[in-house]
Amino acid sequence: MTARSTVPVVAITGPLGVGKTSLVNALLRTPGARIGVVVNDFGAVNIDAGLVVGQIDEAASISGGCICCLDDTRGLDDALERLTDARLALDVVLVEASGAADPAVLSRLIRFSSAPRARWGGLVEVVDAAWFGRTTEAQRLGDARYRTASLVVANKTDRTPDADRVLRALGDVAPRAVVVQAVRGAIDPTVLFDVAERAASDELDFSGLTEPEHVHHHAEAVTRELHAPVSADTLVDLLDIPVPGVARIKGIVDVRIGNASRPYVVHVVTGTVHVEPLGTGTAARALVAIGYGFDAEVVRARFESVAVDGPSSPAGVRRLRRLLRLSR
Ligand SMILES: Nc1nc2c(ncn2[C@@H]2O[C@H](COP(=O)(O)OP(=O)(O)OP(=O)(O)O)[C@@H](O)[C@H]2O)c(=O)[nH]1
Repeated sequence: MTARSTVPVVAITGPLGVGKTSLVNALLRTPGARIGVVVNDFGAVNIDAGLVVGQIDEAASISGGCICCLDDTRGLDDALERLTDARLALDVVLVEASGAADPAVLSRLIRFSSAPRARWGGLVEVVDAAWFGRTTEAQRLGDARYRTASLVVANKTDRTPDADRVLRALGDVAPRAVVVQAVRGAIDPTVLFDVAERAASDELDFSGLTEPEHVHHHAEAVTRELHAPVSADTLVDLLDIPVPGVARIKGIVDVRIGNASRPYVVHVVTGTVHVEPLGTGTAARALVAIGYGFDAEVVRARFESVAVDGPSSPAGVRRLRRLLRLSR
């Protein structure tokens, strides 16, 4: 089988909330490109799949756990087999991992996938440039995840005064990778397509696949499906008051405002709250919390307090509008 009769499959990894979905959405807006996406989210409801919008040609969703921890890899194999079918004529398939995924395990799953037309297209590691700028050199150099990357996207450069220094430091820890900067995942798509082409012709480098020190920390998730609009008051309380150990909250919620309700996307990433109106689509309404070693009962109780169809007070609506303003 020649390279032309295969489709590159690119893994998109990075810690919780760094901007992987934003990158996928930015790439999906590339005019003329036919892109398939496999979205793996950690919660029982795949929030990210609901947020992947734009000119999506083909999508598959794997939820219920981190892709690299699932006992059965058939979900990924089946998705890749379907998306690499010649009739779809896709240029590339992106696999957006959950923030808890181990890049080494994910790249192994793709490289050794049973899908006959799937070929390895490289690993894109997304980094929060503001966070990276604050880490020590020892921490950065000790992080094996950069070593296997073909492309490193230093995202959120709007949140650091010194993007150039971050790019240089990333070049040191990811010597094999192309390093680019981005805001909201907006990169030059040709960089991604070049990387995907080159990965196919590269000699396989297994160094990052067998890292002895590569310990996978298992994240936990609590999901609460929402079947009715919620009050702005309890929603903003949830977003504003942190729960120890919860690194990430994301959700798609309808908020009751007067007699109507409006849909919003909410994010909390290490204390930063982001709220925006939901675009088009019929994404499932749910809240998901992800983290390490948190008290699941506390999170469930917090989610239950939100999942009540109650009115929003004028103060609650004002607090929600303030978050919307700050998120612009
Ligand atoms: N300021 C700023 N915020 C960003 C940028 N990119 C993404 N965000 C915000 O960061 C939050 C997380 O973005 P996502 O794209 O969902 O991140 P993710 O890596 O897919 O998240 P997980 O799948 O949960 O790991 C959202 O609130 C985004 O609006 C950026 O370049 N600058």
